[in-house]
Amino acid sequence: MACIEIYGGHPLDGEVVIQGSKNAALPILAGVVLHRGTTVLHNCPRISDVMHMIKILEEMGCSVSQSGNTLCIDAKGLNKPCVPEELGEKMRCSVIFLGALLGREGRAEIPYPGGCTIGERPIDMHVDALHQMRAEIQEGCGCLAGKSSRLCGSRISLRFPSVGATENVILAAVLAEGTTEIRGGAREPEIIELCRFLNGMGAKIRGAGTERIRIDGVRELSDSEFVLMPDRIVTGTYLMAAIASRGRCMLREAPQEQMENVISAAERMGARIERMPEGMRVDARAAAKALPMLRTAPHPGFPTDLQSQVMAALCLADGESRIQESVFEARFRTAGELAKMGADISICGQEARIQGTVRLHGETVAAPELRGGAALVIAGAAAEGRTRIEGCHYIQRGYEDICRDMRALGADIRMI
Ligand SMILES: CC(=O)N[C@H]1[C@@H](OP(=O)(O)OP(=O)(O)OC[C@H]2O[C@@H](n3ccc(=O)[nH]c3=O)[C@H](O)[C@@H]2O)O[C@H](CO)[C@@H](O)[C@@H]1O
Ligand SMILES: C=C(OP(=O)(O)O)C(=O)O
Repeated sequence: MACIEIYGGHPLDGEVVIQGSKNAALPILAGVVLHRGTTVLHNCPRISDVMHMIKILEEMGCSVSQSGNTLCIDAKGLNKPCVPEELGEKMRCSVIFLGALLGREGRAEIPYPGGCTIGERPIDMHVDALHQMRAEIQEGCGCLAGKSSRLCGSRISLRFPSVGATENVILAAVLAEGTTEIRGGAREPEIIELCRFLNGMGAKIRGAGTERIRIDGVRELSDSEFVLMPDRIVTGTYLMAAIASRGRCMLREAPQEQMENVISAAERMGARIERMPEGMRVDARAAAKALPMLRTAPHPGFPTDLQSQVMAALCLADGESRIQESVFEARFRTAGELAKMGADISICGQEARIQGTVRLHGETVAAPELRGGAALVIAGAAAEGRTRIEGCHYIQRGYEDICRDMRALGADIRMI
């Protein structure tokens, strides 16, 4: 089994170009099936979740060619609207095929989605919303089977701004009869990106980025070409790595305008951030301040996908910090691994208390999930001595090559 080895304890100093966004790429890859023709996607990250989406598309009858970070997908030949169990179970985003396949074929079969264990992650809002659009969905034997003679637009109120449920409804609504209005929808930048992509193919979607999204159904879409946005969570990960190691870095192509809450937290931790047209320059040489309270929340709140990484950086801050996790109920699993490296963290329900220490020490630890793994890389780069991180396959779900990027930032790190 591959593992990551880091010799840490010195400040990072370097620059990196930020990869394309995982959480934008995945729903867009489900969205391509809505068009019986060709879609070209540029800046698509070469991560294992994207590779699994490609395999699912191929299993369904699409043809996919890849050249570097560009994908060309021809969905004309799709003839099997089913997500194979062994692929669907590997990732969360496989559930987004439900709305897209119902929209195109009027039928879909998908397994319950897998992905990282960070909470219960039910899909009741997805299913309820698609029911309201006149889909029949049967659940049982670990899978969902949906059918609909033609989906109908509807007014759908979500009790929580679920990213996935919002995406599923949008994808189902693009080719549906009439107008769909989502109230209480997610406002994440990746939702805006999905809608920009779909509108570029001929969809009629307004209001993306607000809690009220309106989709007027259209009869068909057209060929398109799209450049995916850079990943704000990967950017935030390297920002926290600079802070933990008290280093400096240039994060080229960082999507700064989508990161207000993250930049503000980094500044409160003592980092100096210069926003430039080509990216974000970070000087964290003096960064050592604790955060009295940081609460995760749906966008524009602080992203839950950066909670573990900020926790790793706060382990080395002056004083006590608190983090409240409000989105997923089981997202503090990395704390135990950080403790093996000398961190002082106590968990009480949805709140973590982190007592900053002067140093962490290298240790053999295991990534409990994707972002927890990234947090251990941050801790390893800041800790004295050698850290070995097992469970790298989790990290590869979302980071193209975290060792390559961290080396570019000045870390002594490799995959062994
Ligand atoms: C591929 C992708 O884009 N994944 C992101 C997406 O996940 P995902 O779309 O799964 O996250 P959601 O926004 O749906 O989940 C938020 C909360 O709502 C709950 N919930 C969700 C759906 C539902 O039907 N019922 C229900 O109770 C979940 O258990 C969770 O507590 O948004 C999360 C929240 O920003 C991010 O952490 C993930 O990185
Ligand atoms: C939780 C995440 O992803 P997913 O929803 O794909 O499991 C994440 O990207 O941090």
